[in-house]
Amino acid sequence: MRTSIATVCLSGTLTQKLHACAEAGFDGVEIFEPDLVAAPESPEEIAALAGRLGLSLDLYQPFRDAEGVSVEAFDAVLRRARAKFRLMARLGIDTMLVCSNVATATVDDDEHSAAQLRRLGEEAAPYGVRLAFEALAWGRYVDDYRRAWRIAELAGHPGVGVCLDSFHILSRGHDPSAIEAIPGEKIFFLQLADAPALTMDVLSWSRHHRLFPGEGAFDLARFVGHVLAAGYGGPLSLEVFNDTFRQTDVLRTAQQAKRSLRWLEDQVARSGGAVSLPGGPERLPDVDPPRGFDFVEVKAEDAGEVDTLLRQLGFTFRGRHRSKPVRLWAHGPARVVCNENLAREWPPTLAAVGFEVADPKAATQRAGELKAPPVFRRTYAGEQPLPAFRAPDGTEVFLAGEPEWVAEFESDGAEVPPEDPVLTGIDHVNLAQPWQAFDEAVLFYGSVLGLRSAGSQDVAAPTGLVRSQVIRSADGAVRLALNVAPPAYDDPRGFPQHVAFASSDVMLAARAARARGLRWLPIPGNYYDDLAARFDLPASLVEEMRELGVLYDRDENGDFLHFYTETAGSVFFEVTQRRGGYDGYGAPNAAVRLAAQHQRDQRLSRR
Ligand SMILES: O=C(O)c1ccc(O)c(O)c1
Ligand SMILES: [Mg+2]
Repeated sequence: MRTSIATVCLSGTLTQKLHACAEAGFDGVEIFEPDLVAAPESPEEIAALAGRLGLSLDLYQPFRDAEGVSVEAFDAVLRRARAKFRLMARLGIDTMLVCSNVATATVDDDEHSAAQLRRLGEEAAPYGVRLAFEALAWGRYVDDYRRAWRIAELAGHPGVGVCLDSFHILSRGHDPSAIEAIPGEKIFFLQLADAPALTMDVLSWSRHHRLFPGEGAFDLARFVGHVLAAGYGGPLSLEVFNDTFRQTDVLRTAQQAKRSLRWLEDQVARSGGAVSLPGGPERLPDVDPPRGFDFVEVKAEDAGEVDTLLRQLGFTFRGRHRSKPVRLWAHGPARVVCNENLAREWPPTLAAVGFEVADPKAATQRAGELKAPPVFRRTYAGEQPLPAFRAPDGTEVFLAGEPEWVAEFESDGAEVPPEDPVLTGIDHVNLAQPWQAFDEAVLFYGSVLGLRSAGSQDVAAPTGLVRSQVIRSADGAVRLALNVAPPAYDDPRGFPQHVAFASSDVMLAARAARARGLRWLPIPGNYYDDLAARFDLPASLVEEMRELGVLYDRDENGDFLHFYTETAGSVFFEVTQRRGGYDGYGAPNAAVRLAAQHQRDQRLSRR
């Protein structure tokens, strides 16, 4: 479908925004008035640049406080409007967004507002301009799209219709199904924004926290389905006011925005019936979410400390790669690769995650259509080519079918894996997110891998609050925890990241690791006193957990035991055991873990 984006979504000057929108592949833009007013270029120069870039100028916005005003005040509205119609003619824009009155309305009457919109429509017609009336969620009298449509209909002018903005409708909890009662040709424009579920003043929510589709909590596929069912044939346009996106790299944000619309189009195509129209929404290649983790890769100039931790956890050394300084460790189906290739001055860092997918070709094609940036890795004859993409947080994401690549690792004295491995796989991977990449990462992992957001939590760390968002497959085979590093970490990749292994018996795993000399993360005694108070656990079990540094949590379904290793570089490991359908991640323990890691960092820096 045709795509458009409001210039207010992006950082930079108006010309920088236009270049970025064109490069990201948008068909058009909405010109946000303050961007034009502040631009040194004339309207003709802006129109010419857009033309050269192949961008259409789809909307001029916003025209404020136009209706519901007193008869005396309306003269000034008309004067202001004529000036803008002349400007729009110079820009070559034929649709103006008129938002419902916030500041100057004194007459709460549909007929009165309709008459003023009709008059504006008559004034606009000679300029070839039509008016799209939008109900702002905080409009003085008009704050509901159904009322905005009633007024536009009463205006009875061919140049007066409505603009539907998903934020204003869904933030207020208004039922979007009545959109289907509006004739499609009277929906002059469609603006899309997602948003996180927040309980706050709706104006602040709108001006600071909107998100691109797929990054928040709104059901936009259903929303767009209603708009298409009404017969709307215009572009899908993004209007996202967001404090982060206004300061991040303009091209990268535009590309993220375009990905969000491609994902949404696919969601609409999958959920809608009445949308098999030519030029209607198109599906992405079908892929199931990954069926599990293939491997996790730690990159380091010297991964020796990681080798030691893995051996102490019971991993078996499976060999060196034929052509690269890369080592493979395995325990049951859990595989960790230590990569010292091209890793000069890298402290141990979680650099890549491999996912096992049923159809690597389709998954790769889907990632390509979502414009996931490919990562180049040289493969030699006889090696399994593994397609990879770079996630917004820098992590390399590999998509593979059967792990044939394991055969590329060779070992002379083959180590024998344990008969009855105590680790049963990778439970989850925790990836640190730079604050400005977080929303983009939710969209990336969600759209490229087909994962869904689950609970989000704020965890208190000594260095700041850590926002933690889980994104996972429905069956739980793949779980990623995205943690936003506090700003104190200049290099967010230095914020601890970890791989959590699943175990059939954490106590056994802890005792065995301890016997092999594992340095585990010490947990304070206060934690165990609190645990004994909160849960009715046998005293002997609490004592054993205290001795082994094992933590505990419980939900409606079951309980959870886990422990952490010391950190090497920015990487540490966790061993977890879910019992009886426990579905969380030990969130109440995360603050204790972060404080313990901080204590350790301080001890190290004092040495
Ligand atoms: O926040 C605002 O004022 C504003 C302006 C124009 C819009 O289209 C909108 O949805 C909000
Ligand atoms: Mg809007």
